[in-house]
Amino acid sequence: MRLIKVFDTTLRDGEQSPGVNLNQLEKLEIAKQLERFGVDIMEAGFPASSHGDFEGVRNIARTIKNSSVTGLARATKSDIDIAWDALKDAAEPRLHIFLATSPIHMTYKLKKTPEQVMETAVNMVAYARKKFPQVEWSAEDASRSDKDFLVKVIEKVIDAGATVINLPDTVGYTTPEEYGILFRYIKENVRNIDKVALSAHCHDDLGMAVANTIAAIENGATQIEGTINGIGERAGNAALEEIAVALNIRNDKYPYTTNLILKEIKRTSDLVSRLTGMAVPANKAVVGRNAFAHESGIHQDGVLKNASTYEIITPELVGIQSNNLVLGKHSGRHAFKDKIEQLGFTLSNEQLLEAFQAFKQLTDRKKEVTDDDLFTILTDIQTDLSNVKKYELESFQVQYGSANIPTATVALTTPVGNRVETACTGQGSVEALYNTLETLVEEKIHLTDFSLSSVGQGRDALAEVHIKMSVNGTQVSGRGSAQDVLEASAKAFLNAVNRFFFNHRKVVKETAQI
Ligand SMILES: CC(=O)SCCNC(=O)CCNC(=O)[C@H](O)C(C)(C)COP(=O)(O)OP(=O)(O)OC[C@H]1O[C@@H](n2cnc3c(N)ncnc32)[C@H](O)[C@@H]1OP(=O)(O)O
Ligand SMILES: CC(C)C(=O)C(=O)O
Repeated sequence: MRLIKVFDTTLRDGEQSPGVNLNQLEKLEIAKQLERFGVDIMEAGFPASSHGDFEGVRNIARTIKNSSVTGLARATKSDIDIAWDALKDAAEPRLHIFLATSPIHMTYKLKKTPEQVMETAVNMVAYARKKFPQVEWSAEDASRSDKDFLVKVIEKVIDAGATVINLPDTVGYTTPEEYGILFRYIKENVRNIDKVALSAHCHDDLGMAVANTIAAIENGATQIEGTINGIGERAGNAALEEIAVALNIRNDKYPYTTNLILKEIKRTSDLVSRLTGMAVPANKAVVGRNAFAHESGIHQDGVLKNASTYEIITPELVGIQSNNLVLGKHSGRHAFKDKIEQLGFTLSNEQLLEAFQAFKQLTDRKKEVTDDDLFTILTDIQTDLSNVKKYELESFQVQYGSANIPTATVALTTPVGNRVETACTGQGSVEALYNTLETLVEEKIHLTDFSLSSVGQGRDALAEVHIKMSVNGTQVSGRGSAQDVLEASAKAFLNAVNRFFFNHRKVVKETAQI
């Protein structure tokens, strides 16, 4: 079995998904889970792109010990210097520099000749190697680049000190056959290519990202790049969980292995979906809600007789517990603590108390508290901006009748501790609530997306609301959960407003670790 290294870019390319905007606490939670999942390398962000990304990368570099942490940089000295400041405390500082090599990108975007691109790539890799022990160089848009030009640049970049060469299919244009040929060509023609790692990075514009990545492995790639749930720019990146499971299930055909711990897949997928607000489609391979469900009679009959008739992956392989019903009204603190550890959470004593109280409140309203319910409560607590002064919902009331004008009355505590209260109307209950909240927070807010889903099944399921909105022209997302749809909606609104303050104004920041 050949070991393939896994480079996760959920926190960089994944965060480039339109509308996704993670704060530092959320990024750190995902980074810790990626470490548990066993990724070899995680790309924590693009430090030169914003102050928030710089801080996020630095925070992760200082915390994560069992995966190598990297950050992206353009081929410029200033991007490299900023990345060094963010990454220098990592266990093994690693940089990822990219520069496009395709005629389209060089001519129209970079406005550079191939010779200038070659010179810049070499100079910047050499510059980066003076600081970083590991430097990956990506030939952006490699799949649309001239192969002989690629051979020349890659040889020179390796001579300049690159330790990893990446051949991205930046626009998701290639096919498995073509991408395989590209890898074989580079393997056979580049001097010293065996001295460096060779990486594949695929996008899913034509729905071939996973197949293309596997074709690259079969033709010499020693590292693969992708994201959890396949999130990323445009149609997204190759989904790492799909590649890992494909290699495992079809090991008769693919003699390759990774360091990934497959039973962490479900938790990783749930966490990324919840914190990014990118719902996983029910029919998505490996992690979709229907991936292990059998609906039709003939299939159910087959599965009852022998699961292997219609099930090629067991739910347990990817960490889906068959016994999903857990704690109830009469459960105590010990069982609760044990359960949250099983679910992979490490909480402070304060957070534990808060979680236990939230759990007990839920058991008063809901007979069965499932793992999904607990996961929702616990991620909220773990990523709560707890030491930050923020808007908090004190109480609300909404009056709705088919013949009346919907009216909401809301009371809030403001970041400086004042209690404010008002009432407004709207065309519907949620609009009335949001008009009232907007009046109270005194910011210019425009709602761009609202989605409601249930956590688990049944009439008493928790409601989860994800929203996107602009606050004074800045895009921000928010989420909230509660048993009542309107309460979840109000919480999502305030979560977005508080995230806006935390991310962009910093006036309410008091957290010591961040
Ligand atoms: C394939 C990928 O996914 S690459 C990663 C893409 N990710 C992102 O772009 C997210 C983060 N980006 C940002 O925050 C901003 O684009 C910034 C801060 C990096 C740059 O912002 P700005 O300075 O306003 O530049 P802007 O984004 O408009 O244009 C990019 C500039 O970088 C240049 N550039 C693009 N790629 C590279 C590169 N690899 N090396 C050097 N320069 C590059 C472009 O040619 C352009 O230069 P120009 O201004 O001389 O025409
Ligand atoms: C920066 C590079 C690797 C990239 O994201 C791409 O080409 O898609």
